[in-house]
Amino acid sequence: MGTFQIEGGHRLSGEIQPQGAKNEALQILCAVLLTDEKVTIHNIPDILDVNKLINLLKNLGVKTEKLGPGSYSFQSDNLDMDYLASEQFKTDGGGLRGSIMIVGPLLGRFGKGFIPKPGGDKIGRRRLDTHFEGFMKLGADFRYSKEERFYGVEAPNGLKGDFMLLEEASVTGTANIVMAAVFAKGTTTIYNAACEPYLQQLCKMLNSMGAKISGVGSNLLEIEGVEKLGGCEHRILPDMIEIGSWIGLAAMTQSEITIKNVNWDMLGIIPTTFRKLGIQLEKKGDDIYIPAHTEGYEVQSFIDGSIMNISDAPWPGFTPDLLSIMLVIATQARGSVLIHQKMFESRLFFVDKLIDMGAKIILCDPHRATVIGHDFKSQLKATTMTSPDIRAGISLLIAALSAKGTSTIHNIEQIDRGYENIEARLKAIGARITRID
Ligand SMILES: CC(=O)N[C@H]1[C@@H](OP(=O)(O)OP(=O)(O)OC[C@H]2O[C@@H](n3ccc(=O)[nH]c3=O)[C@H](O)[C@@H]2O)O[C@H](CO)[C@@H](O)[C@@H]1O
Ligand SMILES: C=C(OP(=O)(O)O)C(=O)O
Repeated sequence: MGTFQIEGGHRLSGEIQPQGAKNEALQILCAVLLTDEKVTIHNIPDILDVNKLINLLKNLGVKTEKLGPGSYSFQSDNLDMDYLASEQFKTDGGGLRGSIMIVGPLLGRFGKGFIPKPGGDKIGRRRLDTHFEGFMKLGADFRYSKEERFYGVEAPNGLKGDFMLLEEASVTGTANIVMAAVFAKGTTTIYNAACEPYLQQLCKMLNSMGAKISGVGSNLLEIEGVEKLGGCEHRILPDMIEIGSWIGLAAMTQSEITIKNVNWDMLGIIPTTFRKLGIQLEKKGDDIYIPAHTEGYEVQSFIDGSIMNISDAPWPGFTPDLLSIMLVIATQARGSVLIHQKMFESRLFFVDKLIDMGAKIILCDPHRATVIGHDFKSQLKATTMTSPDIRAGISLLIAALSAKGTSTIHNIEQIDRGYENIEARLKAIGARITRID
């Protein structure tokens, strides 16, 4: 179990370049299974989850070549389907959440797809019903082994397009169904589709390979089936969750930071939501400039004067992956805010650690926490903690960098799942952080 030691309380300054988006990369990497031609992908983040998925693809027989930092080519022209029945696949597939998205492409192209219960954060129930109900709507037979926790779908005679109304706008579920439907006969219509930038990028890539997907960016996707897809070249967007993490870091440490090349137009409601907490951010070209908040930041109130409430919603609502960061920033705001995590039921328990550090937080129930900000009149105090999930991990790291004294964070593999070379990048802007293995 890896550990960070962090000497907090120092201002940071400088520029930070966001990595490629983790959750887009996981979709895009699975899409390389849809063609026997070469697919080249740029801006792939060098993070644990992505490297695990690349390793799984290699074990499945995908020819993989590293072309340079963040750039790879993949060719799925001679897959080893026996690997899907192996013990190794159970370990590889269970190691991350994103592996679930190999099922759609395999089902679409080869008529069968399997996956052990995927890994990912333990942040509450993470059902896969949307994925498999979608595949069944396309004509696939579904089986699930409870003992082995192993999912399988088969459609020996191919898939057939249909209309489906998803029970929930699942991100990975939509990606999976789209990747299966590109080869279904006729037209597939997906209503209540997720429409995150990750999905938009995936559909853009698939269309460049010869797919016929319309409605991209909306919750109504129409996919006209095709016989074959070809190769393509694709560039992954900057990671909007990482960008949000750096905004939070700048605010909490009262530091002047510029986040470079953020692709502002794809950030949706994220900048507006930070502004609700009084965080100033300026668009400078395609960079985000955050001035040092030496006078602190004040939580805005609603028009009727009621207490500010920040909650998550499917895109274009506010992403649940930034709520833990919002919560940490709120601990030093001027004013109070209610953080409401609607999607996941176990993502707020990390507030215990912040309370230990001196934050004023009332955990109302597993989904809601009220935060009463200190307005920098009282600094958080250093402590020893364990990172329970990726976003709680980065939030605790931000808290530690703002706190007085030296903190220790264990289980930093959670952070490494999604943040590339984090200690070097933080050191470059003045952070005092050391990795102890
Ligand atoms: C690898 C990957 O891409 N992971 C992301 C993906 O996970 P993932 O695709 O697994 O998440 P889903 O979109 O399926 O669902 C997330 C949670 O929200 C609930 N839900 C979802 C949609 C909805 O309309 N109503 C609802 O209640 C689900 O029951 C579930 O508990 O999307 C999540 C939601 O943005 C993010 O937190 C994860 O970082
Ligand atoms: C919850 C997340 O990841 P995963 O879905 O991979 O667990 C996340 O990226 O915040």
